[in-house]
Amino acid sequence: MTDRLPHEKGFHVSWDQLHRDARALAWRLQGQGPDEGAWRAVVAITRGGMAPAMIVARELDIRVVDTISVKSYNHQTQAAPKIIKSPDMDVIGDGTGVLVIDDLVDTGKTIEAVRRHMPKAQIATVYAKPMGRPQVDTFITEVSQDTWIFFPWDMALQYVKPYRGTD
Ligand SMILES: O=P(O)(O)OC[C@H]1O[C@H](OP(=O)(O)OP(=O)(O)O)[C@H](O)[C@@H]1O
Ligand code: HPA
Ligand SMILES: [Mg+2]
Repeated sequence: MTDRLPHEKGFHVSWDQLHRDARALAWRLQGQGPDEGAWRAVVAITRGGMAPAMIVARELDIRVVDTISVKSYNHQTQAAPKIIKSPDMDVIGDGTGVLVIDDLVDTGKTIEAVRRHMPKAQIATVYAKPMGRPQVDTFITEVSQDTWIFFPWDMALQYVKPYRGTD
């Protein structure tokens, strides 16, 4: 196990921002598939890849959507990645024409495991850190390695006290 704390910086992503960035990812992937530009399926890396994968599948009109589940983190601590649920390999095959989507690549360990499973798939993430960047084929925004990305599903709006209080 690797202790990944502390992260110097935080990058907070709102639902709006995630929607924009996932759409930008879809835009970048559009027309790049092997069948006259089309992709035949989307595989989301659960759980973080599910919202971006849904947005990409919607934008690119892909109706075949499956999941792969890789468990490697417990909060901010990383263990060896393990595939605990595989997509339907009769549909996915070696991954040709398949888009694999995740929210981010950090060390690249998760994607390394996924690529072994589907060597011909196109792997795309919305965000990327430098260490994992060589593992992905396409991404939208890079953040530094010492930044922890906070996703909207992990956050809640909170009251903030004004600078100049009355109490
Ligand atoms: O590049 P890596 O260092 O392997 O890290 C990236 C992975 O870590 C997070 O998932 P996590 O395993 O926390 O599971 P979750 O998506 O279910 O939250 C994130 O969603 C990526 O899938
Ligand atoms: O920066 C991160 N944010 C959320 N989950 C993660 N899993 C690995 N790195 C991160
Ligand atoms: Mg994940």
